[in-house]
Amino acid sequence: MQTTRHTLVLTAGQSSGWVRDLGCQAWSIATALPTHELRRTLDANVLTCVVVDFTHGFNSDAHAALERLLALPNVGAVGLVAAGQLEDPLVRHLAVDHCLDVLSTPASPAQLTLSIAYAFDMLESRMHERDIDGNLLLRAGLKGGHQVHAEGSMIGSCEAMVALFRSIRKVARTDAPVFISGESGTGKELTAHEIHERSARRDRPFVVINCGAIPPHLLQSELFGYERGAFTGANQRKIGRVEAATGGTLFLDEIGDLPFESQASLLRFLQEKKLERIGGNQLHDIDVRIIAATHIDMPAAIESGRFRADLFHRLCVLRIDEPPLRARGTDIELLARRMLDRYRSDSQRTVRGFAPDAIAALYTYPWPGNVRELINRVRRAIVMSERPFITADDLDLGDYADRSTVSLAEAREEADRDVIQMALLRNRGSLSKAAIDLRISRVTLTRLLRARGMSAANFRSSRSAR
Ligand SMILES: Nc1ncnc2c1ncn2[C@@H]1O[C@H](COP(=O)(O)OP(=O)(O)OP(=O)(O)O)[C@@H](O)[C@H]1O
Repeated sequence: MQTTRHTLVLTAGQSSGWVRDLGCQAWSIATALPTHELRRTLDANVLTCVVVDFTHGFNSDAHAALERLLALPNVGAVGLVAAGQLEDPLVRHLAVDHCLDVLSTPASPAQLTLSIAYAFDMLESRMHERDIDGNLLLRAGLKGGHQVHAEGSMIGSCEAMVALFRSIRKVARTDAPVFISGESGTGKELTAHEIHERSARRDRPFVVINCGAIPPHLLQSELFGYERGAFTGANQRKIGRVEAATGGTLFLDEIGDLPFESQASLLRFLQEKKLERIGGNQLHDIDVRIIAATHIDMPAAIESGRFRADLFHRLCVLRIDEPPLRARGTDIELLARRMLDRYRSDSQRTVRGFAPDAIAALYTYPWPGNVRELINRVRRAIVMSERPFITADDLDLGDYADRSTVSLAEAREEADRDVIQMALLRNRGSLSKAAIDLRISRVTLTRLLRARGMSAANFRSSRSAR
């Protein structure tokens, strides 16, 4: 897909001064009327920002054409409205539901430029969204001529997620046990489900058992089932989860919390592929694929004797590590926007996007609850927000929105200070050695230190401390 930044101004009036001003910017500008032919003129492979100038009004044919045009996945729109125009339901619908940003006239060229840049950023972020098969969602939408629904599937475009998708596709082709590790809420269960869906077992059951949520004394019967009369209250035979998964996949969630006494029976089942219901005297052959997951540190659990090493080695033939959300870079924003699209209808009001302070907070917050927490915060914000754009406060992340801006000079100054400090610490305050590391002369280093009010002497104490 090309990434040409093409801007189209749709107006029923004369091309005015601001269009010429925009033409001087980096974008290519064209002016047109939103007629039926227009859709054909928009090359589906070019990301296009459409500036819709509502101020001169459009006839009803043009309104219908506009609606189709603005729904195209490669189009991001900015609306220009005059005072009172949003009271017209048709204009309000097109501007509020279909435009990424709406400006009141007169809008300055600077405001327009910002809005167009925002529309392109949104389009480009959409362009990088991938589903688990590595398909670019927007690209797929363009090719198929329809919007792709990613509901229920995994989203990610960062290097770690692309590697994860590759692993999922590979392990799905085999029948070996898979062990998924990762912090809570990173998508372990979703990953297990995706493996199942891509495996030859996809038409058979995918059965989940949360080993940490079932009381230890019930776990054995939940896993393996029981025969009638096995114990008081066992009025009829019960099939366990392992047997229920026959032919399919058994997902053992929170395997690290499996009570020690149940570990031996699970190990026996994995070795023999046979199970005996409690109170029964018959062994049944069971064909299931095992996927286990945990958020706990398994080597530590084995070291402390809480988990059997032999069971772990049986379960962990193939291993998948789920990256924490904070390590997924721009995927954080991608997921937030996706969840906003998914849950936007929870609110009566129209929520159009995230304010800059919310975006900053998304990147600063460490996300201990990972994707689950992100979904919850976005859903809450959709309901709580009183403005068209969700703020950091709506996400309850006001403390993480650094609203102060940093100039390039300040950022460079800070970076210089950090690098100099590191060099002095490493060389225990020796000016000559630090200067060699920094590949500058001793004289320059002395000058830089003086300019920053720093002293090499402050770093020498670490020499005597050793
Ligand atoms: N990459 C992703 N794309 C879209 N949704 C995701 C992604 N990863 C996780 N989710 C969603 O986040 C939520 C938590 O995911 P999931 O339950 O799979 O996490 P988990 O690691 O198994 O959590 P826990 O450790 O608490 O069991 C689910 O709603 C899931 O659909």
